[in-house]
Amino acid sequence: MPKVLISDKLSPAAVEIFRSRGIEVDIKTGLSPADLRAIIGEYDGLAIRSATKVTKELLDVAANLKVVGRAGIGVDNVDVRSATARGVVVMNTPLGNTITTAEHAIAMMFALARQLPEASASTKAGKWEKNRFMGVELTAKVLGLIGCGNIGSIVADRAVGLKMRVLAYDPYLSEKRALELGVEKADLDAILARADFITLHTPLTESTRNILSRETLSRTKKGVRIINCARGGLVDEEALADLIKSGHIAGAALDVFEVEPAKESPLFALENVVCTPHLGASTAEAQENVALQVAEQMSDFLLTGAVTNAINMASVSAEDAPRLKPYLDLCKSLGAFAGQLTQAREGMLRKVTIEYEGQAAHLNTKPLTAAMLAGLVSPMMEGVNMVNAGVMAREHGIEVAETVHDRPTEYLTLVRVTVETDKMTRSVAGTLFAGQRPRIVEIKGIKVEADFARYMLYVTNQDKPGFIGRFGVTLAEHGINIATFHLGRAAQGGDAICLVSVDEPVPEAVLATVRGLPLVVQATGLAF
Ligand SMILES: NC(=O)C1=CN([C@@H]2O[C@H](COP(=O)(O)OP(=O)(O)OC[C@H]3O[C@@H](n4cnc5c(N)ncnc54)[C@H](O)[C@@H]3O)[C@@H](O)[C@H]2O)C=CC1
Ligand SMILES: O=C(O)CCC(=O)C(=O)O
Repeated sequence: MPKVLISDKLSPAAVEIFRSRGIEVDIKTGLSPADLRAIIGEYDGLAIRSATKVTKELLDVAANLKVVGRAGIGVDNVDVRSATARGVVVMNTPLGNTITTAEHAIAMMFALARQLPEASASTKAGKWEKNRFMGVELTAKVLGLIGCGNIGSIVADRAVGLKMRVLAYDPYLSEKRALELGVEKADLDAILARADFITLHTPLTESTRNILSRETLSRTKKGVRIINCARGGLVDEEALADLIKSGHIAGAALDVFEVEPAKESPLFALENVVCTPHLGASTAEAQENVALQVAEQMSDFLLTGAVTNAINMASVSAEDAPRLKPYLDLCKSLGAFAGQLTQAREGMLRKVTIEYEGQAAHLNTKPLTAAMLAGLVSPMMEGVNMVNAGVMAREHGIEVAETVHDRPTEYLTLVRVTVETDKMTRSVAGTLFAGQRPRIVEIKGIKVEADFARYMLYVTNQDKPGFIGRFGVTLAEHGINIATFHLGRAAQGGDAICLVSVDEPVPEAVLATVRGLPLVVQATGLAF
């Protein structure tokens, strides 16, 4: 039974889902990094929000970890690169808290426009300072959106409802989508020059860090108000404070900070600044949504292999997972076959071409290719699985090509892998017998039919009388029992192949003897 640790405060809905799916779950929040490292080895899954830091050091000791599920959007607290390198899937819940976060941005805009926190504090203090708090209307004001993805577009929709004019800066926003949203597509300069309010809704990346820097902030329209409910680090907080003090910027509302928890900031002392402690996603509805979603996604993955909303792996729908399962086995085995041959003698791997024919051509081939690569490179690299195989192949300069053939084939379904090394090109193809059982049907273009077995011996020889007898006797003399025996040849008297399954690994010394037999070209021991 898979075991999951919930290490941040998640709605109890998540626990119920895990347990109802038969997954053992522990809840241990507020652990120190050292305490988390001490126990993480027990778990197959880790469910988090933003407090737990999933670092390389944690992943290094997470021997059984298969999936990290972020109940929320941003995965800045997860070292995704290290997770990928260790073959751990990282998934988030991209839609569960978007409405709530967009509403928080709108609430912050209102709070800022009408100085609600200060007015509330003053009224509660019995001051009744009616003349002190003069606000601004939102109607007809220009709202500049930086980032118009899931949250930005909800903010845009609400702002249009408030009769604001919305400019959106987002390199990936199409004219068509802008039109649908009722926003004007703009560049950053236009937003800086024209917006009365600027709200940020991008992730923190190298291209967005400090997007509102001292320089860009100083080019904003005088009296602008800034809202950040996305990520700390998008705005230069010190420059923001200086420009508010100078009167160029009228105010700011921040839910997120460069350093969190934010215990001190030059902004805290300023009147026209509204701050909340990263509350964007904190509503009962959003927390229930993300908790349910992350628990469902992690359970699906751990129990069926379905992959939803993964940051570092191709998706496999719950519907596809059972259909893909035998193909994943086939691809992994074909890859392992080709990989072992390559490792044994065929030089540096340069290119891998994977062809899908018949029924296989109509499947979601991305995970199949990932499984093929995992099988292929695992004899050469440690710790490879479907999550990291593509990255590892790329890092080792291996070109990967995928071809889907829409042509009649002899088999209902066929997958072929061709590997090119600096010395030669080799291919191996397989099908599913009865739709379930992986079966080799072709090696180097030569037809041969064999099931994969735990241990196999692959021999190429010249198709002349005498080979089979001597080969059988050699194995028998070394006490190696042949379970199945399959032969194929290109043409009478030409290149031939022999694929046998044996009950135990064939020792290197026996392989050397087989290689020394007359008519034998090469012999390789395989394990699956
Ligand atoms: N305060 C909170 O509690 C919460 C904060 N967030 C944060 O809100 C942010 C936005 O989330 P979503 O809308 O769901 O993400 P999203 O991925 O749907 O949208 C982000 C948008 O930013 C755009 N973008 C990327 N680089 C850009 C650049 N250099 N300039 C302009 N636009 C750029 C992208 O094209 C994309 O459309 C994320 O950082 C997320 O972590 C999300 C949920 C809660
Ligand atoms: O889990 C939270 O409270 C933070 C939400 C957030 O920032 C996100 O989903 O990106």
